[in-house]
Amino acid sequence: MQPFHPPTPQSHRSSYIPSTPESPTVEKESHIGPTQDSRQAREAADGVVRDYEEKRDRLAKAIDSSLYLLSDLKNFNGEQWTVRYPHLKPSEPESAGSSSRPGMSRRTLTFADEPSQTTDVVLNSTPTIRRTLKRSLTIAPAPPCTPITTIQPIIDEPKRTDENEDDFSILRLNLNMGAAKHAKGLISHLEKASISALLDNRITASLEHLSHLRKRVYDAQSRVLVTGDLNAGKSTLINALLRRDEVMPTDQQPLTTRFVEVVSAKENEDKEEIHILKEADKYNPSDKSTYATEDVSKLYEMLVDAEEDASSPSLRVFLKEADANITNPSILHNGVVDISLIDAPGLNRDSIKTTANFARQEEIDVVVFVVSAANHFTLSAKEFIWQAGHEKAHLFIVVNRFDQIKDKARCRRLVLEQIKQLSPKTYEDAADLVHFVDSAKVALGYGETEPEGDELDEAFSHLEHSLRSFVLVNRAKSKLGPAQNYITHLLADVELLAAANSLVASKERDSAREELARVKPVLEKMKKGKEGLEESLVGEEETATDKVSGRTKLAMERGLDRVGRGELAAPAPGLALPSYPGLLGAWDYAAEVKRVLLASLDFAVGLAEEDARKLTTEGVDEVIKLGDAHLPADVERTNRKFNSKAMFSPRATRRQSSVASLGLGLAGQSQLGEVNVTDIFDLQHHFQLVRSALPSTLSSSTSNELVPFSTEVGAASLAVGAFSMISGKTLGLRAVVEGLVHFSDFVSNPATRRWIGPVIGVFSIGAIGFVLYELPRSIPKNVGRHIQEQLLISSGQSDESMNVPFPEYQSIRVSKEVRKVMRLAAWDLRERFRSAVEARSEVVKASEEIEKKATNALNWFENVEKKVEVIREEVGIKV
Ligand SMILES: Nc1nc2c(ncn2[C@@H]2O[C@H](COP(=O)(O)OP(=O)(O)OP(=O)(O)O)[C@@H](O)[C@H]2O)c(=O)[nH]1
Repeated sequence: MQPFHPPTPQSHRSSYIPSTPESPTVEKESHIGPTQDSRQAREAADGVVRDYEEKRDRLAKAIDSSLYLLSDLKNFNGEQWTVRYPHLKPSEPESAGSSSRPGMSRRTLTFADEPSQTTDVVLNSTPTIRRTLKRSLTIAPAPPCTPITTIQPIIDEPKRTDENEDDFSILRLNLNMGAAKHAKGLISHLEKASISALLDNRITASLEHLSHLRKRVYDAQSRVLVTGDLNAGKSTLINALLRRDEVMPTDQQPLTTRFVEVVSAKENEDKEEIHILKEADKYNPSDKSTYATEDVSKLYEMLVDAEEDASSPSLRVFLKEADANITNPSILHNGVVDISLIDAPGLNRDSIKTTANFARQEEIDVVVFVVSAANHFTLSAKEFIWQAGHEKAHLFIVVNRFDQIKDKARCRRLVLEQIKQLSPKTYEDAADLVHFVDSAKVALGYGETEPEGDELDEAFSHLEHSLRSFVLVNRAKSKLGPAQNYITHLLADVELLAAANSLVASKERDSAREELARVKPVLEKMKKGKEGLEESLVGEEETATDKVSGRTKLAMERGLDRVGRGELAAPAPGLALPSYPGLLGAWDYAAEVKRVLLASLDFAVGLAEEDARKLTTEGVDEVIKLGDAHLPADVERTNRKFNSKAMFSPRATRRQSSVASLGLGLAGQSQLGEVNVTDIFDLQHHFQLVRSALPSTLSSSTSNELVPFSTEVGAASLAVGAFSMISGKTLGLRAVVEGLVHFSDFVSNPATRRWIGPVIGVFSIGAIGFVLYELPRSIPKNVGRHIQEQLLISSGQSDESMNVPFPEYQSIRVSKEVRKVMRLAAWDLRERFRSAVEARSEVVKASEEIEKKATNALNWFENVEKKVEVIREEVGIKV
């Protein structure tokens, strides 16, 4: 038989075995006496325990810090920030933007809730001097790449070969649809909040796991899972380790169908017994209700009859070991740590996953993989090692039935080559972790006689020492390693989350700031200008209205004056006074004159309206200019097109109150259109004219001293007055009385009586002739004067506004219409201004909130990175 030669240099062996004190080796044992060996072993154990306890306490502290950190993250997520879940995928083509620096590669960053939005980043994966992996995530600008933000999660543990370095491990969310692994396959309709809630659940699970890990690091028990191909000799190996023959049933055909945990009988009051667990999770050795007991001799039947199932040991077998001595201390119980061996069912296609999951449990400190030297690694074996390798970087491999191999060197070489591929870490420490043995002989040998010291016996002895070392001397690694591994992965995940969310936060903060810089000054300006705008709008309205009011009134008064003089109120095209048709047509002439004069007044009103339209248009333009001056450029200007033609339209009129109503034109008003006798012969007017022309003494005196001129005038007055009396059915009583008084005064004078007769006759004929001669000129004046008189006391409307003077009425009506238009224009601008202020206020408020939230998040995530660094220092123990 070939002696065992480690395939790797001695220096590699120190990777998991502490340098001082050195672990016991086969060679040393032959030179060291039992006492010395015992002392050294004890010292070594004490040193390991002290070292372990120190590391355990530091790790527990790191776990506590991680618990706080994760709780903070949980609270922060949702309450203050919806944590986004990033995904990194290789850029296409990956080499396109890659930096020349080694380890840097271009990636596309997406978020699960927004898979279509991508950001180019640079992932820097650089190994550190502590053999850990630094990952840097930076935004990738156009080449050349310039790092902006850096995160450096450090992974102590090797990663699964199928693990993408961009992926999360602990906080990974299962968002994949079907077989799709990348953003394409993400459920695109998942909202930010839903993903954040999923993340929250994941964090909760991780918190629970951390609490569990904390308990675990203080747990004094170590569990060793013995697994391997069907019939590889797992049970035989356990028997050999216990130095018991057939205590664990073995057979040429596959036998073990359930997980059996072998524990030292010392933990069961030195009593050999089987505990049949009712529920593995609730098993408590001190609570008999959680298990049933059975005699150890029944183990064979229990294994044979068992249904293949079990994701955890359903049987706990307490066994005594063969007597241990100083050179071969008990594998199960040696005073430093309690070890249990778990015999697993042989691997096949169905059991691989179960066993791999089992092996991945953090309670499993060591996985011993048993392989048959004749079969090497089967497909099942390879797959298992592949899967279990992520959590347990180092496997303890036992190549059994080595005794049955002829060309041992070739077998060893081939097996080690396979191990090199399957588990490089194990290969590095192959001298201590890969053992070529004959378990059956050892088991049998211990069952019967003392073992003979040939190479295979030595090899088994070396296996025992190595396994003990692997469990005891490197207990920190096997015990604390999973926790450390978990925390380092967790920290890397948290850091990746923080870095990606920092990018989001800084992007959101920057765009919020940009938005604020854009909108806030505009808003401030608008707020400052609000009062000015208000004043200007009121001013414009008042100016336009006052101007129109004044001008309309003036135009109407002038028009009325002209009408009062028998002229057209305003020169209107196609409108002219008719020609006098003669005395017989005087009446119709008066009617036509009246119609034309009224129509000219209507035309003057139209002109005033036109003027108002012009002024209103100017006013509206001013309002538009005010809008341009006060509204931000991006606010839509008024879409109301001011149509001045619509002013004073019947449609608009219908909506107005009756006072402001235009109603019928003056020409259409029947009461104004009627012709009176006075329109033709207004003797009263002439009489009054004459009277007003007479000296007051004559007109009102009772004196008899009359000068000729005065007498003549008085006679004329008398004649006119008499004529008025005769002809005027419309003469007033006062005029009649006055005429009579004057006449009696006059004729009572004896001097007068002499010439009165002829004079009266002459005057009467002259007056009549004059009046008739003057009719073509006097009728328009009479008619106009009557219109003027009437419209100076009435609006010409037959409604409640009838007592308002016409100029006043028109001024009110027209200016009211102008005010209405100006108000509408001002209202439109005010509304636009108000909604623009409101919209900008909302934008400012929202942007300020985003900025605050994002800044807060940015600080928080920066702080997370610092905390992670601190915990990493705590957890970064070299074990
Ligand atoms: N010659 C020789 N035979 C061995 C060795 N190891 C195991 N055997 C034999 O191989 C057979 C199967 O061994 P087991 O220990 O039952 O194998 P196992 O892996 O536990 O089987 P299952 O749990 O049923 O998969 C037994 O008959 C053992 O005696 C060895 O190292 N050398």
